[in-house]
Amino acid sequence: MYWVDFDKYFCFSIRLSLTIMKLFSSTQIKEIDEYSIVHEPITSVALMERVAEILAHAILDIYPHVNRFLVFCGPGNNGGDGLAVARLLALQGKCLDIVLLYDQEKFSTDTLINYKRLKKTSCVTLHRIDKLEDLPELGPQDVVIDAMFGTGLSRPLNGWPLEVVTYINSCQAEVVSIDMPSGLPGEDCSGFPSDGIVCATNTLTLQFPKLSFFFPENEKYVGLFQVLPIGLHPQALTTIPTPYQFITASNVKPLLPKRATFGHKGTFGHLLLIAGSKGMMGASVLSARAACRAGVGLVTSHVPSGQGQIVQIAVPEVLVVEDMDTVCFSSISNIKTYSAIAVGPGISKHQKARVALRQLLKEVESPLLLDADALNIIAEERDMLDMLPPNTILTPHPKELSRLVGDWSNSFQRLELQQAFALKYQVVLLCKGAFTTIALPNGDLLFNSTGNSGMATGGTGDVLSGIIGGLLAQGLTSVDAAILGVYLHGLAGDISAGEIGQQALTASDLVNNLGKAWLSILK
Ligand SMILES: NC(=O)C1=CN([C@@H]2O[C@H](COP(=O)(O)OP(=O)(O)OC[C@H]3O[C@@H](n4cnc5c(N)ncnc54)[C@H](OP(=O)(O)O)[C@@H]3O)[C@@H](O)[C@H]2O)[C@@H](O)CC1
Ligand SMILES: [K+]
Repeated sequence: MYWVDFDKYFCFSIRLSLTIMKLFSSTQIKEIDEYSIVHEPITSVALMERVAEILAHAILDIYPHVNRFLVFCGPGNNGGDGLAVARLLALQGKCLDIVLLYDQEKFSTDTLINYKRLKKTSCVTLHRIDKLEDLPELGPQDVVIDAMFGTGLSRPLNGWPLEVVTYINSCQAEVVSIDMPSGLPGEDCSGFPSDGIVCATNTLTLQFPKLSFFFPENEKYVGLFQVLPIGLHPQALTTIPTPYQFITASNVKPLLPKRATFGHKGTFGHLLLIAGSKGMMGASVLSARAACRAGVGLVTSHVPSGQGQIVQIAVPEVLVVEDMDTVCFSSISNIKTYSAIAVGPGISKHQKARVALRQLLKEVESPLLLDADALNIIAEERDMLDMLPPNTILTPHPKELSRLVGDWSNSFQRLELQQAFALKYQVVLLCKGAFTTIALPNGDLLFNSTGNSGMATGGTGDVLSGIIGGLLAQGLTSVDAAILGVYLHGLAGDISAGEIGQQALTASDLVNNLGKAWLSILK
């Protein structure tokens, strides 16, 4: 999936008041819409016109050479947007066929106004159709504009709209959905059958992404999505509460740790990294290399006896302490000297590692991050969950997460499980992947905006542990370290993909591009 940076489109006055991009439910969006109309003030039909201008501009940007558009319009304001966009595209000399799924008696007020405006426009053919045989021809060069249903969808589609969706999905033409693919709910998608949702090539969504866009199972419907700011009232956006946020550049900039001019390696924190076991020393090397590029003063790698040379040669910047055991992490020593501890990558689930982890949880006083095998161990020895210090950061991928929180049948349910776990144990719980989700101890859920599928390769998780550990060691709170760490990690991935492509991307590329990621945020 894909999204276009929000800040790029924002007019100055609105950007000032919106450092955080909140994600709202369909009901809240209606509330924000109504608030904006009253307090801007603006009439609802003028707001629709503003929206249509923004949409038409975006459509022409994506499809500058397409001559014919087929617009499918529903009865509500999503259909109204479609009618207004059709008029504006026709005024640009495009050829428009509009399919009305319903009689005008069913139209919302603003949809009816736009219907009447459209009737006076040339180069436009209106079709009121209720069977597939009557649909105008659709060639592979034409583009479908899906304006049937948006945030007002109240139930799964059936009957005539369902037939239309099936038809659109069976065609070769590209589809651009307005606000949302028709048939897709904004949040919980359970009970909405997969054949009743438009599969869009592009979704042009208004003001903020909808929660359901972040669910992997919906990628086939949403396609590439762009967020188009439409100037909804900043007051409504800041005051209406929601647990969901999208992390963008403007969120992370204020989190950057200050670097004191007179600082030295002792003042930028000391991270203890417990990673690697015999045969798994790559995890130790990668996380150590990443930590060194996260701004931390000192990194100590705890490795099995006899394995220290590997780390010392690969990462000369790192201090090494060797365990007594030759295979895995088996004991802790002097943990109070460190400003943060990250434990888990490649440590194995060996009995000795379990004992040592338990001991660590008993004694630890510094901020803590658990990853990989450390998570697998606590998922199996569940009494250790109650030993987790508040604000510990847990960084599982989906499989590791399911071992901790249980299985889910859809991504909305996964979010609920993740949120409940973070609240119960007062921890920061990630779910790594596209749009990595961060559940906070207060129940908030944040979605990351950086990263790409080139990062789905071995070792990138170890790199993330090193980055977040390094930030924790510098004194960032767990919440801030998790947000900034995930964002930087994804940004380094995007920079790497820009340089060498997604296919060739390795975990080491992320480390090598961390410097550019820092600079890009600092700009
Ligand atoms: N965000 C903003 O500020 C702005 C948003 N704008 C736009 O407004 C859109 C939201 O408009 P909206 O509220 O009118 O809802 P919309 O999606 O058009 O559908 C409602 C209609 O569909 C019907 N219906 C529902 N489910 C159905 C089903 N399964 N099968 C059949 N029918 C079904 C429902 O009927 P009912 O549920 O009452 O039976 C009602 O008639 C939004 O997505 C964006 O495009 C901009 O114009 C301005 C600024
Ligand atoms: K739509």
